[in-house]
Amino acid sequence: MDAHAKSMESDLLQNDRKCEFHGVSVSHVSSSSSREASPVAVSSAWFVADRFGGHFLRFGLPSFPSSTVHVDIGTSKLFKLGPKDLLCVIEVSEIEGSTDKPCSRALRIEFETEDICKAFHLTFELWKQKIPCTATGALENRSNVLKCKFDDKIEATSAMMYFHYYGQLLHQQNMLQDYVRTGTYFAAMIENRADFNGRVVVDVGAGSSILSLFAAKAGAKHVYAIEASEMADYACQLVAGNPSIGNRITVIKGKVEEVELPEKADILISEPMGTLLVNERMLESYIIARDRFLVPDGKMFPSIGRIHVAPFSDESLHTEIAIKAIFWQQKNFFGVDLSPLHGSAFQAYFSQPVVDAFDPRLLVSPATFHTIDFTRIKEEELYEIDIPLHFTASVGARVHGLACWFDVLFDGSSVQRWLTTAPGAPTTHWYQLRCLLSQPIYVLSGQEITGRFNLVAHSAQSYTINLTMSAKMVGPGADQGGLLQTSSCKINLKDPYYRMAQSPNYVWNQDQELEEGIDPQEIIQTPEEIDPCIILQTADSPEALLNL
Ligand SMILES: C[S@@+](CC[C@H](N)C(=O)[O-])C[C@H]1O[C@@H](n2cnc3c(N)ncnc32)[C@H](O)[C@@H]1O
Repeated sequence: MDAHAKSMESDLLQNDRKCEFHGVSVSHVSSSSSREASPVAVSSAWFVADRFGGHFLRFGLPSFPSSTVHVDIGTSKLFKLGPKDLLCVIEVSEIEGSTDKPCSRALRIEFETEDICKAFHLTFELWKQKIPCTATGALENRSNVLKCKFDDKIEATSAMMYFHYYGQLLHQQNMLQDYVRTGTYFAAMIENRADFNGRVVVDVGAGSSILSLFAAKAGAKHVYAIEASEMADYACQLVAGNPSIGNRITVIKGKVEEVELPEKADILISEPMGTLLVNERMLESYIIARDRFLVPDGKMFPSIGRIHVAPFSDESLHTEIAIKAIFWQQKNFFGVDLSPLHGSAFQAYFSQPVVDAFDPRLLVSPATFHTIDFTRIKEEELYEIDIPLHFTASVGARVHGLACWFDVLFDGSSVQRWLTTAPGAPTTHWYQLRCLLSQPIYVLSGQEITGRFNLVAHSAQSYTINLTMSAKMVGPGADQGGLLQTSSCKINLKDPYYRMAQSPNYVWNQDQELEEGIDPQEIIQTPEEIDPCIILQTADSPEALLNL
């Protein structure tokens, strides 16, 4: 073996991004007749990527590395000779040890079964397009030439931190341990087997591949699990470790905006929801995946999302935030007057959305909601979301801002299931979100509250929130249009204040209808069933750690 071959061998051995086939034998085919073959005893074939981005096929006996044959997938072609036979035409210089001048040569590859032969052929074609395949390996599948839409609109540093975060098992565990979330996805898929049975599924942002495994369990014919972070490699391991369902899953490492698939999907599955539904801007990737991969009239799990909003009154929260800025009122901090920065600090604290689980009795009126139909919305429509506000106060109170949460619908043919993050419902790792007004407004029972909740996407995978709330004055002058008490604020959804230490003293009442047709019976767990450790764990949410 020459030095280059030795170095390639060691690269390949060190590289864990492989997929392997057994029950294979290979023979060299002479140029005079494609059927005249000189056998090479091999038992396995591996698809491997080296660290320089090369994609190779290696045949050999694991116990005899010297018998290895390397094939550069990029410069070779595969032809079908029979149900269990393939012909691989390769550059002669790619055959290890060859000293011939470059010309074409062929290898005849025979398989023990037709299924192995088919799987090998598909894997080869996918790897040729730089698409990874099978339960045991994932390769990067990125276009080096074109910058994809994701890269155009998202700052590189934000994306780097984002995918670094999701590349770690502890953060995937955090999501998996949100049993309300994971259990609802599981139930929605298993109860709607009819939608999955024999269908091609694409898992958009597969993470650990948990949803792909659920889809395979629900009878999917094949699942393409697309994941951009390093988690794709762990997903391969999980898929390989669950072979009875994993053999129908292909893990593809890359962004949904740029990878290619060999076929269209009948169903998309995804968990693209961030805080307030839209944070992380992954919904846009879900929509792009719909346009790229879904057959017309294909299903999406989930298919719609709703952002719910309601005015709230929470004197202690308002005081807690205002007090944080008092530090900056000091006139003699080691001899320095800090007060010139008090105003800015006050504004900064009030520009953070508050994430916690609050008592729904703090709401001043019933909620309204804004629906996002994932099956129809255009990606660009998510760049700015404008929600007009109109409420009637149920009680007289000081309104301290707007409380928000979301839910998504799995619109199965057999069972419809909602995943809700509503206050009072079993807590999820998303909790709820509240936007605070530094200047509260006073309302009387029956008084109208109007305003605007405007979300503008930014390149750090989040949104700037502009909130305005007004209360029409009652009494003299009200008939002539009245006077308005108005308060506004600008909030960065990327920079939330996580306030999870105080758990709400509210207990979910099983007889209580949440709102707008959400059946509490559809919610899988009651608060009593949730392990407090899980709530503690979920405080370590993606957004908390990423500051998304
Ligand atoms: C909220 S996690 C969900 C993971 C998994 N589906 C689950 O339910 O546990 C979102 C995953 O999507 C991946 N992701 C986000 N945007 C992506 C994109 N544009 N292309 C591919 N993967 C993406 C992230 O790396 C992350 O692992």
